[in-house]
Amino acid sequence: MALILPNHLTVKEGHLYIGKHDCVSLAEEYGTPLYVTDEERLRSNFTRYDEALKKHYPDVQLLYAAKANGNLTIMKIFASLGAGADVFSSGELHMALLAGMPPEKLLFNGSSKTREDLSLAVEKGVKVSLDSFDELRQLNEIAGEAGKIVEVSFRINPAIDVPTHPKIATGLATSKFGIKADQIVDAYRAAMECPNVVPVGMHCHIGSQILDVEPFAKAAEIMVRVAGEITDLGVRLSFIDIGGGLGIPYNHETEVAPTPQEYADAVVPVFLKGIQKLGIKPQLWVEPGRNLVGDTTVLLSKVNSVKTSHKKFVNIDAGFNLLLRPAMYDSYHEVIVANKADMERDTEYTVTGPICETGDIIAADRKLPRTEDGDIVAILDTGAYGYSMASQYNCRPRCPEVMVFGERSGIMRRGESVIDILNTMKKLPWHEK
Ligand SMILES: Cc1ncc(COP(=O)(O)O)c(C=O)c1O
Ligand SMILES: N[C@@H](CCCC[NH3+])C(=O)O
Repeated sequence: MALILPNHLTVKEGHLYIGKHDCVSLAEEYGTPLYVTDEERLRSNFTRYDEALKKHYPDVQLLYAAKANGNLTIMKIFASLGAGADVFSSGELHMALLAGMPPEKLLFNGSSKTREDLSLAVEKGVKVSLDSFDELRQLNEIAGEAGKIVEVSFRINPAIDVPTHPKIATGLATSKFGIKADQIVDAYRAAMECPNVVPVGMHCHIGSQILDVEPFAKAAEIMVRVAGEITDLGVRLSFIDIGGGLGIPYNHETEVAPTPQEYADAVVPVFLKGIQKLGIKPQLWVEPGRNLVGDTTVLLSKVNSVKTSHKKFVNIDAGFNLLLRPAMYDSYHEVIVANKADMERDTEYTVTGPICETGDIIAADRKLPRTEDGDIVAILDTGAYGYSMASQYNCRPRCPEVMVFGERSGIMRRGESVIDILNTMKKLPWHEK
């Protein structure tokens, strides 16, 4: 079967192109390993998602899940298109503000926030999604000390099983996230009794890389049902946040993902029916990450060597230090030999990285064209949870990130050097001569 490529990826004269750029030339110009993102694709992904939801309900706010790809340039592009953000740390909050996202479009999420995180949210006037009664008490104290009132939601655990990798299902009854069903009303009641906190929203997120719209519709139904219970308490809901999680096709031969329109068609009517019944008009907040950025990016890597032992290995210069997903979740990413993109894929290889771990496998048992050292491989769909989960394992500096836009290309994050890594290390006073 042939690979079906998204339309920003094409093959011309045997080479893989991203937008108007030959991946092989980009690898030569900027070196490898290299993340390359297509700005036009970022923009069109955002618009497609936003429009799909707004077709049903104009009062929708997209909160980009910054954890998917926290590059400031990308955050700025989304900010310019009207996005807010789901931020999960003080660092992501700083990034979102720096990108120009207004505080009222940000939600500080997390199941284990520090007092410093909560203080920053209070200082910046950002809404907080609370994940425990302890956090409610702490936030109320911190806001009181600052003489401020903070708007909050609770993260609701809808206890929904979702068809995805167990490590990224977040709304199971057993997950660490959220408040369980029989404690939700108590949580809102407790919040209403806190003088420095005002509950104005509800939040949930059922998981990531979900390729079926049904669980989202089910979650929306639970959310509006709970909305009824807490409206009865006297809470005036200004937003209901149904999280992110819509997946993308990673296997371009076999996987099909619902489009954002199919997602919106399944989910928003459930939400609308619920709020109409309650006679309320909260904003609908949605927190996509992967769907906006996942397919925008390729990771380019050079083949260092090819070896035949019990199978054929292609050893490349990017490993799980730069793309953790295959090692962590057994995730599938398409691999294309960028300088042999039109050649027949007739040889089976396992593509491995340079990390000193047996599990450093980017792609196992894949058919590729006959491959040799010096070839450039493109690992597709690496825009979400790629760079953002990268590490410096084996003292390997993280690689640069390049953006392409029309004829132009430029570095949006420089590569690190070994000196950068060394510069964070200090000599202990008792080791000084
Ligand atoms: C709270 C929250 N919102 C949004 C997202 C974004 O998920 P996705 O990238 O699957 O859309 C995540 C990640 O799973 C998350 O934890
Ligand atoms: N990091 C995961 C997604 C989890 C998102 C955060 N809750 C992945 O690469 O698929």
